[in-house]
Amino acid sequence: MNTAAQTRFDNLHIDNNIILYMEDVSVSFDGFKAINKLNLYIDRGELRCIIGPNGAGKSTMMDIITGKTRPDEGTVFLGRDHNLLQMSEAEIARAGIGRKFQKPTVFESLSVYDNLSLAIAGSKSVFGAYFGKWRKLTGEQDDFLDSVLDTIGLTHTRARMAGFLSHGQKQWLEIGMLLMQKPQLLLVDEPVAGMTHGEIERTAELLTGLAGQQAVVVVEHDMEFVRKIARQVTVLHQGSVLAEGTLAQVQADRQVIEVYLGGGH
Ligand SMILES: Nc1ncnc2c1ncn2[C@@H]1O[C@H](COP(=O)(O)OP(=O)(O)OP(=O)(O)O)[C@@H](O)[C@H]1O
Repeated sequence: MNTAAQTRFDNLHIDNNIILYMEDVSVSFDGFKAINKLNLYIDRGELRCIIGPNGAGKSTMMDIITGKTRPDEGTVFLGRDHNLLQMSEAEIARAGIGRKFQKPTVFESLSVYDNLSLAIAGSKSVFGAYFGKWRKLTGEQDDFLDSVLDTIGLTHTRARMAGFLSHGQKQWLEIGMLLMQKPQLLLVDEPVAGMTHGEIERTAELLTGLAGQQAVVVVEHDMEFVRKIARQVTVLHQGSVLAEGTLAQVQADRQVIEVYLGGGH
């Protein structure tokens, strides 16, 4: 870090309880401000739902947190120590941010167990996996893998090829793969799209159960699902926070009703 940047960040007061700190973050694409002076603070272990109409900037915000998109200005920290704007995508993932995209991306021709064991930091070589040469897990890692299997409810599918899992089970497996890396912050994009009613219920239990151990940020359009899991809700609109609070509070907010909930979404 250069001296000027150091001086600037020395003045930052990030509460020890905050795991994600975003302040005055803006990014433009061809002159269009997709994110506009965004402030977002996520506490350690909290579950936060992010809602907002199409084009509000939700995906762009996730892209900034994970280092895929660099903002034009602003400050983004993981805890007090990791200045995410100075880190690569890989460094950010290693520092403890896991991102689950909408579509599951598990290795279909590998077993559930192998998918999880590959996800342990350092053993991630698909080539090695296909040729049976990946590093054997230690007893401790194996125990941890079993606890993750239990958390995601897939213990009974341990030896099954991932390609034979249901859509919901693949989504849970991918969440399990992120958990293997012991993240501090999990970003989850539209987790229940395409799920059955039963899978949606199970996903609600899974995500609410995960919060506490790590912070979980869920971007979701499905308001029924948000209602099931919501504690704190942030409404994004035109790249900024429009409202924040419990679901009841944001739903009663006049501006939210005008721009979002009243707009047929
Ligand atoms: N790489 C890019 N180049 C140009 N414009 C972009 C780019 N990425 C996003 N945008 C624009 O920025 C705005 C915010 O997009 P973003 O995808 O973040 O919204 P969103 O809230 O995730 O929407 P949705 O709910 O539809 O996924 C949109 O107007 C989008 O067209």
